Amino acid sequence: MTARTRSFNEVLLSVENISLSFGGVKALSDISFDIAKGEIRAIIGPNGAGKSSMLNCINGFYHPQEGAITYKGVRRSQMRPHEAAEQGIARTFQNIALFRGMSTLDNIMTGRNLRMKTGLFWQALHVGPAAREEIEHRQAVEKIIDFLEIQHIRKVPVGQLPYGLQKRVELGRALAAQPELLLLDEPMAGMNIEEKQDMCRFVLDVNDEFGTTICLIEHDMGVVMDISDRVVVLDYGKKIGDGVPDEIKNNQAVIDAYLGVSH
Ligand SMILES: Nc1ncnc2c1ncn2[C@@H]1O[C@H](COP(=O)(O)OP(=O)(O)OP(=O)(O)O)[C@@H](O)[C@H]1O
Repeated sequence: MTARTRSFNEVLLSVENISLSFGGVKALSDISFDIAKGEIRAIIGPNGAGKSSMLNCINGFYHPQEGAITYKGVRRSQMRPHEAAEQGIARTFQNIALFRGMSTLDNIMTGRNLRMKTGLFWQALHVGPAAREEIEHRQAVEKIIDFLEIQHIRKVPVGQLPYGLQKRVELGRALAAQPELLLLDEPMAGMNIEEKQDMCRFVLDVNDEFGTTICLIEHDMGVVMDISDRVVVLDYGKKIGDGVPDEIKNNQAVIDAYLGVSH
């Protein structure tokens, strides 16, 4: 695979001068960057650089003390996770967060919750509008299952699945919400080469086929350079690089941070 050179002209989300501290620990210092509609944007950096904190600010888990985020033209200093979800931001987690005793199908179905319109009363009765709605949601979920090539495990409790497949189910659950912006926290962590190749293909296909904008944190530099349109680099909570993969590969501050030179 070669680095992608695509151009984008609409900003979907911009982060402006975000700072976030936990007590005396400054996790993010004055970070600004944007995510263009339709692109695959990577956030990289050594351990503890602030990458997960950044994703947590974007989807409202953390509220930065300074700065603002503009999403689809609306500027806000903070937002709650369910509001972010309602507005089309979905995410996966570094440590898989699935219901281990539930099947693949049911886990992905939970991703549809946001889109369910009928109340709990009707849902519990499984009749009327709820029954019709459930059929619609099932169809959407079945499409995702086909897309991710996980038909063979649709009934298997996810706790029994190998790690790589659990990650794929988690991606499926996030896709079930039909997000506009998908945040992936280390989607290939702990995977073998073959599983990584599969996951790369699915990330690229989600972007191509659904037009989903993707922002991912990833440690595997080969993967990052292959699939990302642009990369932002954090180190000790500061932004030290931002550009297309070729620029990042040749950025001396980035090279130093990874080699541990500057610290
Ligand atoms: N909830 C929290 N409470 C206190 N400190 C936190 C919290 N979350 C993150 N931190 C601190 O903020 C800094 C950045 O952490 P963060 O997890 O965002 O980095 P990261 O780049 O995602 O690291 P890794 O690659 O190891 O996952 C670290 O010093 C971390 O200890």
